[in-house]
Order: sequence, then structure tokens, then C-alpha cells
Amino acid sequence: MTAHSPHPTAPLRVKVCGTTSVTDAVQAAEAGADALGFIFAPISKRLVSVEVARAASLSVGPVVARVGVFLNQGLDEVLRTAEQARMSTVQLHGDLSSLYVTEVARYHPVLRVLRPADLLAGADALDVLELPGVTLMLDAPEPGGGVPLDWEALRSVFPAGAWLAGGLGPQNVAAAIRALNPAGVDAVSRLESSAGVKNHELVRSFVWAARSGSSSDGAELSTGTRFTVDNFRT
Ligand SMILES: O=C(O)c1ccccc1NCC(=O)[C@H](O)[C@H](O)COP(=O)(O)O
Repeated sequence: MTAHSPHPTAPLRVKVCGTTSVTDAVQAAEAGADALGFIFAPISKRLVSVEVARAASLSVGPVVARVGVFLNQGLDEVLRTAEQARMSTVQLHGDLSSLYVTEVARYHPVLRVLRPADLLAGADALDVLELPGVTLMLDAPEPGGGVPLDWEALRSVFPAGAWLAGGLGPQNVAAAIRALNPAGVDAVSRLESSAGVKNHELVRSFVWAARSGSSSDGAELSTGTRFTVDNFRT
């Protein structure tokens, strides 16, 4: 479904979203996160300023991806904010035209967030996934809501190379990976002590559980092929 040809042995990518401080950014990077999300959608409880996001972005070294998260915001605002905050990737939520996504993808790798209903209905929004540099992230209808998707219902339609979000945390991420074999996983609500404030222990546990395929229930991750796309700029 994506234009990329994922390498079968590429490792799972782990994104920790809703970063609101330099401390949380550095801690998540040290815990082994591949990508940090910075939410610039004004409705979010995890809204971060450009200044803090920029300082955090510059503090995590040359490899960790910094993902600017936007919801139905103007194109100029998205591109300007991503540039000023030194984001390496842009994550797009909302009802957006193909033209809009195409335009953002001219400047940044894009995580295009869609809902299960879009996937199951074969919505027009899926067209942009053919563009180079655009990767699907499947998420719950309410982003940042902490509600898991019905993984079993998605098994037959979840595309190779797609990322998974929605209510993931240390307890359930291994089971989600077993069910759908995503290229990347992303979480926020279940990694916080309060909205916008990371619980560092939960962040460490989440990264560990995703990488090891184990959770506190002792379940093991199967060693089957995992597909991914690796289109982050640093
Ligand atoms: O988290 C938010 O507050 C948010 C608000 C508006 C747009 C996007 C938002 N979050 C985007 C993310 O990438 C979250 O990590 C993703 O939706 C999963 O959230 P959760 O179910 O809480 O783990």
C-alpha cells in the first residue's frame, strides 16, 4: 500500500509522543525511543511551544527523529512550525486533501494518520500513501485518547509498512505487535503521570516491551518477519 519497499529485517520503530520538555525528550531518547512527537495542535493537552520543541529537538543527538504533530492546521503554519522547531518529520491528523499532504511531503517525511474506518472503507485519503515519503499511521478516532484499536478486526487489512497507535502502553504493546506486525508503534496517554508530563518509568517500560516483545503478562513476541519503512530525516 505504501510506495516504499520495506526491508523485511528492518527493526521496529518506537515513537514516544507528547514531548513537552527537554528533560522528557532526553529521557525518552536515552530509553531507546527512535522518534519523539511534539504536538502543535492547539486543542491538545500536550501542546508544546516552538521554543521548547526546538530546544528539545536539538538536545537529542543526530539520530532520534523529531515528529511535529498537527491536526487540521494551515499549510503555512505546519511548514513554518516544523522548520522553526527543527522537526525532521511531520505527522498529519484530520480531514486533509491529497494536495495538502502532497505539498507537506515535498518538504518533510510524513506520517499520515488515518482511522480504521478510513482503511476499512478504502477512503480516498488512502491515495496519498502511494507518495514517496508518506507512511500510514493507524490511530483511534480521538488522537491522544488512550483507547486501543480492535487489532483482531484489522488483521486482514493492516498494510505492511504501516505504524500503529491508539491506547498502546507497556502492558499491551507486545500483543499489538504480535497481532499486526506494524513497522512502528506510537503512544502517549499510557506513558504519562498527568497530561503532558511523562512518567519516565512507563516510557522505559514501553520501549523495552516493544523491543523485547514481552509485557508484564509474560507474553512472548513471535519472531516472524517485520516490515518497516525507514524514511526519517535527522
Ligand atoms: O495526544 C494528543 O493530545 C493529540 C492531540 C491532537 C492530535 C494528535 C495528538 N496525539 C497524537 C499522537 O501521536 C498520539 O501518540 C496518538 O494519538 C496515540 O495516543 P494514545 O492513544 O493516547 O496513546
